[in-house]
Amino acid sequence: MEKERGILFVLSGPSGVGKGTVCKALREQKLDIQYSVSATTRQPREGERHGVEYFFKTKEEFLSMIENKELLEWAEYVGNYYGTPIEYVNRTLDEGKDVILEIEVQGALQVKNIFPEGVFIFLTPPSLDELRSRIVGRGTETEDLINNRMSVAKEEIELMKHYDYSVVNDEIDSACNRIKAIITTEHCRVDRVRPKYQKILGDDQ
Ligand SMILES: Nc1nc2c(ncn2[C@@H]2O[C@H](COP(=O)(O)OP(=O)(O)O)[C@@H](O)[C@H]2O)c(=O)[nH]1
Ligand SMILES: Nc1ncnc2c1ncn2[C@@H]1O[C@H](COP(=O)(O)OP(=O)(O)O)[C@@H](O)[C@H]1O
Repeated sequence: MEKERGILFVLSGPSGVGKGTVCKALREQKLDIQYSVSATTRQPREGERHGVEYFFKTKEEFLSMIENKELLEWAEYVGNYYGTPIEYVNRTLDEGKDVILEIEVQGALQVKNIFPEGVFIFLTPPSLDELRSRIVGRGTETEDLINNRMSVAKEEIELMKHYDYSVVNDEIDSACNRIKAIITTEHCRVDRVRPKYQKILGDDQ
């Protein structure tokens, strides 16, 4: 059987819901999936390394990536730019490997226009109070930024309707298990599997 293109999974949801934490936990489970590293103009946090958590760029460098069409999508989020380098995503999918993007909601909707066949997963907080306490608990934001992120979060939750799946991040292991179940389910869908068999059986089947 010929190698099929990989599946693009997009994990999105409001800031502080636990996208980074859940993605890291999935990574530790060594699943057969590749993680895209985004470009950003935000300052590195303590312990973050260039090329691992993000490609850290100046505003000028980021704008020239946009200009040169090097980004699949990009968004300005709470004062900084974030974007997905397109070359890595296309090359990896072409190699037949699945890719997961962990991005905010505006970017996810742009990806949906370009890759409607992608799988869009919305991570939700158990409640808005819990979301706020996770952002506060992380200790990376000032009070003003926390309020800003909370108001953005409410608008973002409205956009859940554009997604294929909703996963509540009540507990990290349970959220990971739900995401793994989605990945398995998507690989079993007849519309994804059938073209492989069609090639063997011929067009008249
Ligand atoms: N659109 C878009 N959003 C991204 C990208 N990379 C990261 N983000 C999102 O940008 C937001 C801010 O990320 P970050 O500054 O690392 O903060 P944190 O995720 O809240 O810890 C989060 O919602 C990320 O998921 C990207 O390439 N494109
Ligand atoms: N299931 C969970 N239960 C409790 N705390 C969580 C859970 N998932 C994430 N957190 C905590 O919430 C905070 C925000 O998580 P993070 O992964 O940075 O969110 P995001 O990437 O969506 O902005 C972190 O302090 C993280 O440890």
